[in-house]
Amino acid sequence: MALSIYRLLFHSLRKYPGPVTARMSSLYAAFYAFRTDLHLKAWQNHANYGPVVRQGPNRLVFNSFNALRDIYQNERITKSRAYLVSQRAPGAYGLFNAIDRHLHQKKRKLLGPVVNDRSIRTFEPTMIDQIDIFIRQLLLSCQKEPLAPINMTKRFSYLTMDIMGYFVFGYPLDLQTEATNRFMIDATPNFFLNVALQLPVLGSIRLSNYRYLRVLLRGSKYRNTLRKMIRNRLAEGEDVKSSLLFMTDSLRVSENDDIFIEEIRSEATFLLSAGSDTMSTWLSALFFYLSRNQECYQRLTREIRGAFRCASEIQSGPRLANCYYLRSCLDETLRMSPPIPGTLWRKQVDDDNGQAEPLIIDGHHIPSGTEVGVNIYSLHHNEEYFPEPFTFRPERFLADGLEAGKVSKDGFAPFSLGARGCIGKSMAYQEASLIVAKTLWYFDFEKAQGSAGKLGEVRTKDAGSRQERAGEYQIYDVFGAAHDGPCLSFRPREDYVKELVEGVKRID
Ligand code: HEM
Repeated sequence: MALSIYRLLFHSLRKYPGPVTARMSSLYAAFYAFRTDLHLKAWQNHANYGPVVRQGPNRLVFNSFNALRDIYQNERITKSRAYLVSQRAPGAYGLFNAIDRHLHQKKRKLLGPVVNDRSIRTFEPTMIDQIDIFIRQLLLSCQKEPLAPINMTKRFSYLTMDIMGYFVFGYPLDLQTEATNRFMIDATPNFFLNVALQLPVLGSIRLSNYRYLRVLLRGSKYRNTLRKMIRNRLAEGEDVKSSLLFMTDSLRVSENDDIFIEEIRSEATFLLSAGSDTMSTWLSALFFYLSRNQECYQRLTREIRGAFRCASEIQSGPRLANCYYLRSCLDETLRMSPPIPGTLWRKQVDDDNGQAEPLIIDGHHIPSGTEVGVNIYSLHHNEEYFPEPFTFRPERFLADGLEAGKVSKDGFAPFSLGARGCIGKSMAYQEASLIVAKTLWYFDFEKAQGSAGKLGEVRTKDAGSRQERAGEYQIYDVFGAAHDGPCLSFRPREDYVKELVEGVKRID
C-alpha cells in the first residue's frame, strides 16, 4: 500500500500520465500480456493519455519517431534486464538476451556471415525447393476438394519453419508433408516470455534458470528434436562445427559435444522462432488483406504476372526487385499487423563509475533507472504518420505516396532499428517476396465461403476493438504474434500448374 502511494505521488515519474493501476504496479501490463492484447491496450492508452504513457511504475512508453530514434539508435541504451528471463543458466547469454553491449556486438559479428547477402543467395535454391513444396501442397488440396477452405496460418507456419530448419541446421523438418514434427510450432513459450517481460523483477530472479520450468515450457519432444538436429549437423564434420560457433556462449567450440549441444540449444530455439513465427504472421496477414482488398489484389497480380515469363524466372534479381507494388504490399502489411507488435524495453547503461548521464528522449529528461520503449503497433497506427491507419493502402509506401507524406517512412519500424534491430531483415524480404510471387503466379484465391472465411477477422468483443479495426487481421500479442486464418479458397491457373503436377506429395 505504502509502495503504491509512493509510486503514485512521490516517484520521479509521477508527472507522466497513465492508468492508475499501471502507475502503481507492473501487474497491469502483465495482466494484458496474459490476455494477449497488450498491444491494443498500449494503443488505447496513447489515445487516452497522449504520446508518453507510464505503463509501469518504472516504465514509459512513447509514440513518436523521435523517440524511436532516441531510444533504439542510442549507444547509451541497452536492453532491459527483463530480457534475462529468457536466460537458461547463470552467465549463459544468447544474442537475444546479451544485455552487455560488448558481448552482444561479439555475438552479432559471429552471426553476420550466416545471414549476409552472400549466404542468403547461396541458400536461395533450398528456399525455393521448400516454396515449391508449399505450392504443390496447395495444388493437392485443390485437387482433393475444389475451393476447399485452406487455413493459411497453418500452411505458412509449416513452410517458414521448414525453411528455417534448413537454414540453421540443414535439417529436413518436413512439417509441410509430415505431421511428426508439427509440435515445433507451439507459441506457448512465447506467451509466457511476454508476460514475464512485463515484470522486470523476474529479470533478477531469472525464472528460466529452473530446468524443470524450461522443460515444461518447451516440452521434451521439442528439446529432443532440437538435439537431433544439432547432432545431425555436427556429424557433418569440423567445418560445420565451426559454423555453429556463433551460437555458443563462450564464443569457442567446446571439446565435448554434449556441452556444445547444450550451448547452442537455446540460441537455436530463438533463431528458429525468430525466423519463422514472424514470417508466418507477415504472410498470413498479407493474404488476409489481399483477400479483402480487391483492387490491391488485382494490381499485385498484374504486376507479378507481367514481370516474369515463366515460373523459373521467379528468383531474386532485378525483375523481383522491380516489383514495387509487391514491396509496398509487404510493407503495408508489416505496418498494420507488425509480427512483433509490442514494446521492446530498453534502459540506459551506467558508465564505468556506475553513473548515468542525463538521458533525453523526444525532449523529455528521463530519470535514471527508467525503462523506455516505443510500442510498434501504436506507432504504426499513429495518425500523424499514417493517415487512416486502419485502412490497408499499400500506395502510401510507393515513391509518390512517400513524397506526399515522407514522415510515414520514419515511423515504420517493424524490424526495430539500431544495433539490436533484426539481423534477418534482407532474408525476410527475399523469402516473403518469393512466396507471394510464386503463389500468385500459380493460383487465384479469394476469401473462403461461409463461417470459415471469417477466421482471422477482428472479434468485436476483443479489448480495444473499435469500428475502425473492422478490416484488420487479428493478431494476439505474445512477444511475437499468435494468429489463426485466414481461410482462403484457391483456383489453380490450369496452364501454369501443369509443370507442378508431377511429384505432388501427400499431406496428412
Ligand atoms: C517479418 C519478419 C521479421 C520481423 C518483423 C522481425 C523483427 C525483429 C525485431 C523487432 C527484432 C528486435 C527484437 C528485440 O529487440 O528484442 C528482431 C531481432 C532479430 N531477428 Fe528478426 N524479424 C523478422 C525475421 C527474421 C528472420 C527471417 C531472421 C533470421 C534469419 C531473424 C532473426 C533475428 C535475430 C537473430 C534477431 C536478434 C538480433 C540481435 O539481438 O542482435 N528475424 N527481429
